[in-house]
Amino acid sequence: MVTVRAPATSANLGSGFDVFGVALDRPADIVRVSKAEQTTITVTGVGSQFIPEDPARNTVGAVAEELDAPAHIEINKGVRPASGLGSSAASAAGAAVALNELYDRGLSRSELVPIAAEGEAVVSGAPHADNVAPSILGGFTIATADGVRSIETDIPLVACLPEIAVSTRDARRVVPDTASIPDLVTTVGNAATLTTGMCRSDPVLVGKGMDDPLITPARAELITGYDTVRSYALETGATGVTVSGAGPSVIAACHGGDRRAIGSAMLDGFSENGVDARVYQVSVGNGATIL
Ligand SMILES: Nc1ncnc2c1ncn2[C@@H]1O[C@H](COP(=O)(O)OP(=O)(O)OP(=O)(O)O)[C@@H](O)[C@H]1O
Ligand SMILES: N[C@@H](CCO)C(=O)O
Repeated sequence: MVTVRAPATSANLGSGFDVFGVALDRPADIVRVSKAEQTTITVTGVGSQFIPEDPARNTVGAVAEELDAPAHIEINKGVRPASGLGSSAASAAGAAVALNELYDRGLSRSELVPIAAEGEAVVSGAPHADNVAPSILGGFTIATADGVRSIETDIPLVACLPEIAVSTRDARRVVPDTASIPDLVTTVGNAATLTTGMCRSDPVLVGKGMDDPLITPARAELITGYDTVRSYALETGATGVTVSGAGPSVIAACHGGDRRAIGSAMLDGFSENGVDARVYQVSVGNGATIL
């Protein structure tokens, strides 16, 4: 039996759609695997009633298939599904690391990323790696077609999760089909600024680099209260605010001492729009850990 803790993540960070991600130090899924003739899945924890146990419809089923590693897989959800905090990816990442160990497959962490990404295809229709990469490797990650780079960094963050659900599948439908050259120029500049900020552990550069004229505006419309939450967080000292992953969570970068006030301001912003929410004051964390 192998047990793995796989962390929540925040993908995109505004300017890095389908490319950037960060591991959060909490919450996390716990994935426990034991060898079996056929893959079976049980799910407990936050939002487990919304998660299928059929291996063909759960991200971990696809991972077991990819690794040719049938197992009984117990998932204890700490990351709420349809949260924008990489819930489906945390399970997939945990299963990839756990099954690699259980079956002694000998794959490196980087080699496990595309395998876990196949799990994501089960729920969103496309095998994007921007959540599974940080959940497996930790830190800030850049996932592109030719591989993954990860950078250790120290950026204080606040993630605010409202009591509304936005599925990645739905949020991908509102992504525009085309982009103008001026918007592309802005996005490339912001992505480079954000990456520099991550390399220097500089929350001001990271926050500036979160702006995105292309995709976030369309997705923000799916999140009741987004504009209020964003402006309250910025007024309270956030260096940048954007949609976390496909939403509905909203993520803010900041200086360490401002996390509590920003979290409280974000809760107020949702509350004024009639939406309950919870807040996570977090840091960029490590990747999946074998317990
Ligand atoms: N092991 C799993 N954990 C969580 N959700 C799962 C799992 N397997 C399948 N799902 C399904 O995936 C959907 C949630 O994934 P989705 O990508 O929409 O949200 P998320 O992972 O929280 O968000 P994001 O990727 O934007 O951070 C739900 O419909 C859920 O039933
Ligand atoms: N990059 C993905 C992350 C969510 O799974 C998206 O924004 O659709």
